[in-house]
Amino acid sequence: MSYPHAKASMALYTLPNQFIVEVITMKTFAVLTSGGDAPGMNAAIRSVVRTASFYECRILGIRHGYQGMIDDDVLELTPGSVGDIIQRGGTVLQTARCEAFKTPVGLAKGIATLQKHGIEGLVVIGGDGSFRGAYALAQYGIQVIGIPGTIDNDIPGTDESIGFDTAVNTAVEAIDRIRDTASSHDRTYVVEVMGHRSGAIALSVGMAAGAASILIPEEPQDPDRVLAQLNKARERGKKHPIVIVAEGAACAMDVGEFLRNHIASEVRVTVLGHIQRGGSPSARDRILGGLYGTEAVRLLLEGMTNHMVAMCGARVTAVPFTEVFDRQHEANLFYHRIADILAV
Ligand SMILES: Nc1ncnc2c1ncn2[C@@H]1O[C@H](COP(=O)(O)OP(=O)(O)OP(=O)(O)O)[C@@H](O)[C@H]1O
Ligand SMILES: O=P(O)(O)OC[C@H]1O[C@](O)(CO)[C@@H](O)[C@@H]1O
Ligand SMILES: [Mg+2]
Repeated sequence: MSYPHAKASMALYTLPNQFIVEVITMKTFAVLTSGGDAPGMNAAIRSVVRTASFYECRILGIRHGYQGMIDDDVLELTPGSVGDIIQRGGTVLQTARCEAFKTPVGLAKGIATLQKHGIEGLVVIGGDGSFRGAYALAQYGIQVIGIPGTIDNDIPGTDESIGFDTAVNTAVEAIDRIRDTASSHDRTYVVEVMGHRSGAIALSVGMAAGAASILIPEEPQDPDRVLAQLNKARERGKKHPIVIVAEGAACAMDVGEFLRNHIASEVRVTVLGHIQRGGSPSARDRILGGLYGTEAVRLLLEGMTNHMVAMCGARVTAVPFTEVFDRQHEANLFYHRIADILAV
């Protein structure tokens, strides 16, 4: 495959002394991470930088997401500068939630920074919110490609986002520990997991941790259903059931209080919180970072804009931002049914 834009413009200049000089203008791209950090973002940064470098493009990093774009917090990245980061959690470029970027003034400042550095194409690693920022930039002629990077796995159009697999594994490991103390005391545990308005983490964690009941925001909250599931589990001898609550579905403390008033066993509540966002990325998230980063640069070189790279089945593909924004995230309700069957 050829990349016509890799060496963007090649001009022949005739100097006064009649020497012919070849002037090569490299494409300049930039990469940033935005929204909540997610394990595997560093693998994606590494992939973007090394792929851009492979195609002889200049690549800059913007620190602190859109805040750094407003503040002109930009640095040059090289293949060597992204060494030894593939295994690290968080994001070496750091990230931010930047309200100012949603305003015309903030956006104008961001565009001025891109123009100042001659940035023609931008890779945004983040969630659907971050892609809205990228879309706003594209309206002003900046070429933008998004890489799904959020533990929530709530972006319509892609099966997987970077960070989800690690977050699920982290939560399952924590719940395995909770299970030890739960079984020692014959206690019921309510565990709250992250996910913003999505039940994706809760469903995968619930399946993998053998939860007795799972509450997700995509389905109506039915306390009687939870009670019935716990009673059924107890009838067949289960003395330490675990209830998984997605943060978008209910407050785990409230669920715990409700259960205390309705079941005989002692109830404890654990909110796993931000430990789900940290830690070394799983092999899957590193691989996703590698695949997505390479594809994002390839799309920029082909002149594509306003698209998110995505995993569809086992294939890396590209989805227009408009499709991402128009569609609703759908929970994998099949997981829920299976988890319910396996709980009793
Ligand atoms: N409509 C918008 N216009 C411009 N920028 C936006 C818009 N929506 C979001 N952004 C920018 O993207 C940032 C990140 O968005 P958001 O907080 O929704 O996180 P996200 O990318 O969805 O990731 P996560 O959900 O994993 O935290 C916002 O703080 C803001 O800077
Ligand atoms: O880091 P913050 O701003 O507390 O945001 C927490 C939110 O971010 C996420 O962790 C996603 O990045 C959500 O699951 C959660 O609702
Ligand atoms: Mg989001």
